[in-house]
Amino acid sequence: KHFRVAGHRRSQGRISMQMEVDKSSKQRDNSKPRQTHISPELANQAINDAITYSGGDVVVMARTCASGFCDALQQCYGSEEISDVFIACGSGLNGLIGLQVAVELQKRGYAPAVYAAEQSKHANFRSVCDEAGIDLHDFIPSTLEFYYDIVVDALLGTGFDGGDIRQQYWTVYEMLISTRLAIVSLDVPSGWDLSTGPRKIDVTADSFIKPEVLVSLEAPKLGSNVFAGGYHFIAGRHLPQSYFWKRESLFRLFPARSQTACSCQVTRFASKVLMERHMGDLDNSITMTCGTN
Ligand SMILES: NC(=O)C1=CN([C@@H]2O[C@H](COP(=O)(O)OP(=O)(O)OC[C@H]3O[C@@H](n4cnc5c(N)ncnc54)[C@H](OP(=O)(O)O)[C@@H]3O)[C@@H](O)[C@H]2O)[C@H](O)CC1
Repeated sequence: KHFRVAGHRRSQGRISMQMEVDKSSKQRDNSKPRQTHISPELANQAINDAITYSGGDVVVMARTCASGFCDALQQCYGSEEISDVFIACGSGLNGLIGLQVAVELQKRGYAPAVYAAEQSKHANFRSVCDEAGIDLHDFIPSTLEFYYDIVVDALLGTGFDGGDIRQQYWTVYEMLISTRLAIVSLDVPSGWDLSTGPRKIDVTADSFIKPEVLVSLEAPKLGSNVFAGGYHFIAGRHLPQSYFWKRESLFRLFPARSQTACSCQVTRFASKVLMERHMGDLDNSITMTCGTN
């Protein structure tokens, strides 16, 4: 089964983004080059600041990120269209957010299942899954494509060291590369370099994760510049636009009226081929806002 992103008919109204001037854009220095993606250094700083913003509680932070992630996922794959979601989680914060995504999806009427590649540094996956009534796997089911509708990639995010994938992740990583199911990646597609995207050696071997949907947290990372899937969202927005603008001249990506933790969609990075596949005759210049704020 390979599910296409839903809702393209609704999108044909060509909703244009309202580019209102807000305070942060008035303060900006127009002599600086405009960037749309943040550096690895700022990404790491943003993690700490997002945690501080959440009262130092990583679980609180993870829940906000998970909620925005689920808003984005739901925009693409409604619970009336798909049901079973396989969530591949790593041991770091990316995996913790994946676990919270499972809890949130369960509440929203989906049937999530969690795969933990190794023991989490942040949570007891067994007790969280048991309490929420979510299946927890320590193996990849051979029938994955039969039983599941989409896969969430919450394996490796900004903490990926850029080297070869370690052995305990091989099975799940191989699945993420080869599955015919659509993948929704959290923050950074696993194995992608934070600055450059998929490594050259992996591109040459056509051996890298190609998500259909990417949900960046806080702001897009430099490496996601080469994302060529259908939809790119920003979620987990603890930090205001001005935070990024002051530090790296980040060009506004958030609509002025969208200053909350819910997700907003930026389709500007979508490749024309995929856009045509999903959205018929639409051109790829459309930016559509969504979410509940
Ligand atoms: N960007 C933001 O603004 C925010 C992002 N958030 C989320 O936090 C993650 C980053 O979390 P972190 O725990 O630092 O890192 P990861 O979850 O990506 O992964 C760390 C684990 O990965 C292991 N690792 C590293 N390299 C490899 C490798 N080559 N092969 C296998 N495993 C690898 C690493 O192992 P160590 O033994 O080296 O420690 C870790 O176990 C970010 O992506 C977002 O999801 C914030 O939550 C909010 C703000």
